[in-house]
Amino acid sequence: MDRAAPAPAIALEARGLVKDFRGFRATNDVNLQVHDGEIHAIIGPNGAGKTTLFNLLSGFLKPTAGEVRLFGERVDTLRPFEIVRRGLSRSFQISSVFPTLSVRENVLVALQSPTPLPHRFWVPLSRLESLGERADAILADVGLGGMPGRLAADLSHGEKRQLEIGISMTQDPRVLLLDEPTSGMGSEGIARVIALVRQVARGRTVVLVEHNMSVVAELADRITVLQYGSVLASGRYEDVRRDPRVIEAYLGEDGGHA
Ligand SMILES: Nc1ncnc2c1ncn2[C@@H]1O[C@H](COP(=O)(O)OP(=O)(O)OP(=O)(O)O)[C@@H](O)[C@H]1O
Repeated sequence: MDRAAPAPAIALEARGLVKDFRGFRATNDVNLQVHDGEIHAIIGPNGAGKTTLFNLLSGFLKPTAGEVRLFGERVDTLRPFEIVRRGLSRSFQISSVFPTLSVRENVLVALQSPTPLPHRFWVPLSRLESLGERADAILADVGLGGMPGRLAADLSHGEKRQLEIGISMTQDPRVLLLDEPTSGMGSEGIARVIALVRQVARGRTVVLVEHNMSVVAELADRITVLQYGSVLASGRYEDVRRDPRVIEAYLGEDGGHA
């Protein structure tokens, strides 16, 4: 098979993206190309604009200028749920899990919803059972297959993150945005999330914001480094980590274990 492609297909793209908050420029002319099928990490010091960029990419914020394209189609003019329908789903730093429902019910509720957000869930759970097979497959994928009846409130921090990723997966997204999937985890939880991200990345594109450089080193095909709202560098992880500007601005802080 001839694998030499002239140019990679672009799954998600930002063009000249700007976001101002009352005169403060949090996103400054960001150009970003996420290749179809890759794991792309967005890194940068605190306050660099990573979450703002995620919010712009997923439609939770409207840009002051510039545009966002999903598989070539402009989406910054759409509402978040419309972007979800076009194939982009995201997880949140703040939990989107219903604590009083079981693990499986959380997935069932998300499966019958047009978005992974906690809207419109007053459907009798009995009616949701038709979606049970899909729910079970998703739970198995995210490593929660052994605890479908467990109350979400009783999950560990790491298990909650697994469930959140499972909830994002209910939309079967072509592009999955994960906001700091390892935050607040110990080394065991981090190892589980790394395996999980690899699992969910099969056949789809993943963009993650991540502070832990070991996780970035393990997972990312390409990375984009933000600083003061601007792109400092972007490219293959191996190249960007050697960029002196990046080492000075960010990676150097981490003791160079990237
Ligand atoms: N709604 C808002 N109003 C005003 N300023 C904001 C708003 N949201 C973000 N900012 C500012 O924009 C800048 C970028 O914030 P953002 O949360 O995107 O950075 P970050 O890289 O995600 O940081 P962290 O790593 O700490 O999560 C910060 O200076 C922040 O204070």
